[in-house]
Amino acid sequence: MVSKALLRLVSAVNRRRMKLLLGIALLAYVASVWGNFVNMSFLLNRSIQENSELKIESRIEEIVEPLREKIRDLEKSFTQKYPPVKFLSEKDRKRILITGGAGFVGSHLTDKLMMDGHEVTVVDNFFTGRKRNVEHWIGHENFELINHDVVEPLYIEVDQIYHLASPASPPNYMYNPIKTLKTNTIGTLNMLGLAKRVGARLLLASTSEVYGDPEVHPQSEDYWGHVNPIGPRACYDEGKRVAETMCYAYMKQEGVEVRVARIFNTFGPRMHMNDGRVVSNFILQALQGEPLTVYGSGSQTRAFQYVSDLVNGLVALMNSNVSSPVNLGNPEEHTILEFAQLIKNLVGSGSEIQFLSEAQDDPQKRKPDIKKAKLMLGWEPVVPLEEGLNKAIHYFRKELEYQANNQYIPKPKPARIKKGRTRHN
Ligand SMILES: O=c1ccn([C@@H]2O[C@H](COP(=O)(O)OP(=O)(O)O[C@H]3OC[C@@H](O)[C@H](O)[C@H]3O)[C@@H](O)[C@H]2O)c(=O)[nH]1
Repeated sequence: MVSKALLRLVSAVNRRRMKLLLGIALLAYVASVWGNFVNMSFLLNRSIQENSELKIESRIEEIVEPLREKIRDLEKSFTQKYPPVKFLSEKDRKRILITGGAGFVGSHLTDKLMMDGHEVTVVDNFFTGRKRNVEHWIGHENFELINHDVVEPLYIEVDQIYHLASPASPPNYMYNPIKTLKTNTIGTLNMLGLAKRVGARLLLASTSEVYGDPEVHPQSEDYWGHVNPIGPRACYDEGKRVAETMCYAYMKQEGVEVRVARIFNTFGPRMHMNDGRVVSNFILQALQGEPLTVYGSGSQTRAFQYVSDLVNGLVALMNSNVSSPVNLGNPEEHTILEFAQLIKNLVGSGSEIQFLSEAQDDPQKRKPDIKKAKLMLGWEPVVPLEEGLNKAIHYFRKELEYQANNQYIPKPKPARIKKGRTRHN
């Protein structure tokens, strides 16, 4: 009996203990499940957060990358790579003014003098010159660009002046003959005044047009010319003739050092699309499949030099001791019709050749005698005609593409003055 009661008591105690133990186990289980749940939701939250952070980061990256690229481009343009420039000592470095320095010839001369290590100031009124021609120098410490018309006086300190400012193509200089006259007379007077004041040497860009429609062939520097003083070309021809007269008056009376280059027909890259001279007209016409416009019979002759030859001649003349006029040109002479055929072939164009009426007072023959330049400057042209023409064709092809992208294609300007027709501006 006693033992039964004892057993009952023990099992009752065990049952309670068991219940207690079960209760504790249940609590522990619930706690662990809860813990896991909290842990999991923490991890889940974290991964959601990380995921959305990643998405935001990649979105930001997408927006920022093009901006970074733009900044890199801007940095590149600030630390612009200029064409290589020689170092010149203070003694050898000259302060050089180029009037008309943003024009066709002027901009090539700018390139040469900059690369030689000089300080170059370009003055241009942008009538026929363009900023694009010299934009690769803008910001360079040796370079300065001034928008100025030489008809107004200019006060700067320089050692040499290359006076090129003047429209040079017949349609351009005939466009406003009075302005052409003022540029070549008052403009030259102003530049000679500046040369006198600062003791600079001045080189005048004169022209083969001072020989007019020549009766002597080829033309040497001692030929006085055959110019119609009241014809449509007179504003340029006579303007340059009086500019030469002014140079020698300043030399004799005031002791100004002058150099006079008589420049014959020149061509090359950076001629304006609207220039109107024969080489640019023919190339543009051939490239666009339009008729090549020959004025008159095409039997009139010209001799064309490539622009780099001219630039070398100008620099050689400036730094020589030759103060009398010097012809700079390439003596290889062709008829205009031959030029038309040559350009057509080089372009590979199927354009027709169209004969139009003859231009008034058009010189019938022109070819430089360059014995003087050879002897006194050791200069002669070295670029063969076809090589130069191919470079010019390449340039105009690119220009046409550039214009097409900008949706504007100017047509070559008609460069003719009909015989006997007066022109009003
Ligand atoms: O489309 C054209 C343009 C011109 N021509 C002819 O080609 C010849 C050359 O004419 P350009 O207009 O190129 O040049 P020009 O020789 O008349 O004048 C030039 O002379 C020397 C420089 O000083 C000047 O750059 C410029 O005045 C001329 O006989 C002209 O009538 C054409 O047959 N077709």
